[in-house]
This record gives sequence, structure tokens and C-alpha cells, in this order.
Amino acid sequence: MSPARRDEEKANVHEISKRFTVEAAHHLPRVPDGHPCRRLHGHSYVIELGLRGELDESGWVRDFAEIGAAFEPVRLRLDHRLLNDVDGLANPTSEVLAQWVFEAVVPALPELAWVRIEETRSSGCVYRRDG
Ligand SMILES: Nc1nc2c(c(=O)[nH]1)N=C([C@H](O)[C@H](O)COP(=O)(O)OP(=O)(O)OP(=O)(O)O)CN2
Ligand SMILES: [Zn+2]
Repeated sequence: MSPARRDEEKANVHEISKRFTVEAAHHLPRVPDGHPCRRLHGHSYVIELGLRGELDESGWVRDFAEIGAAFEPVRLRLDHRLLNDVDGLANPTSEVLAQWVFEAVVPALPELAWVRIEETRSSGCVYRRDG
């Protein structure tokens, strides 16, 4: 495909997103002694899923309700948990969590383009996969 055609196709997509809130505890075992995040503490994580795609006959990329349904089993694995106990989250930084959520959700939502984690009101991470 020519670069011009690729640009044209890229421009002809929509991006939609849906946000969820998850209450969870964590600690970061790899930070230096004395770092506050070594201590057990909790966050009201905001997890946002971004999907990119063309519009179908309904005029949407994907029904927002389907995004909620696809995320629900993942939410249940995280909500009111100690994240360090969850398989794959022994070191649950925002970066690790964003990639973990991406891998957990993408089989059900192949249009998934990115996952944003907001750990606090001021700090967060986006994991993006181009494709
Ligand atoms: N790159 C990363 N840095 C930090 C992470 C992380 O996941 N990735 N995580 C933490 C801690 O979990 C901490 O709870 C959040 O950090 P921070 O934003 O520093 O929290 P504060 O509430 O203290 O921030 P202020 O907005 O400055 O009050 C640390 N770093
Ligand atoms: Zn934290």
C-alpha cells in the first residue's frame, strides 16, 4: 500500500473510548527503601479503553455497552483486590497495569488501540499498540 493510501485509510477511522473505575491496593516492591510506594496503599484507578475502527452499519465502531461487557471479567479480577496478588501484576506500576489490561481485553475487543491508567488525579500512563 502506498504511504498516501495508508494516510488516507488512517484518517478514515474513528476513535471511541470508555472509562471505568476500579478500587484496588498495591505496593511497588522494586522501588528503593524509603520510597512511599513501597508501602501498601490504595488508588481509585481510572481505566480507559480506546478503540479505533471504521463505522459499521449502525454508525459506530462498537456499542459502548459491548465495551462494558468485555471489560467486566477484567474488572472483577482487579476490583477490591491487592493487585500484587493478581497473576502478572507482581510489580503493579501504571505501566505494567496498562499493558496487562490491554492483553486481557484485546481478545474480546480486537479494535482496542490503547489503554489509559489514571492512578491518581495527576499521574497516569497510556499503553498504545499501533496496528
Ligand atoms: N512511572 C511511574 N511512577 C510512579 C508510579 C508508577 O506506576 N509509574 N507509581 C507510583 C505510586 O504508585 C504512587 O501511588 C503514585 O505516585 P504519585 O503520582 O507520585 O502520587 P502522589 O499522590 O504522591 O502525587 P502528587 O500529585 O505529587 O501528590 C509512584 N511513581
Ligand atoms: Zn500507588
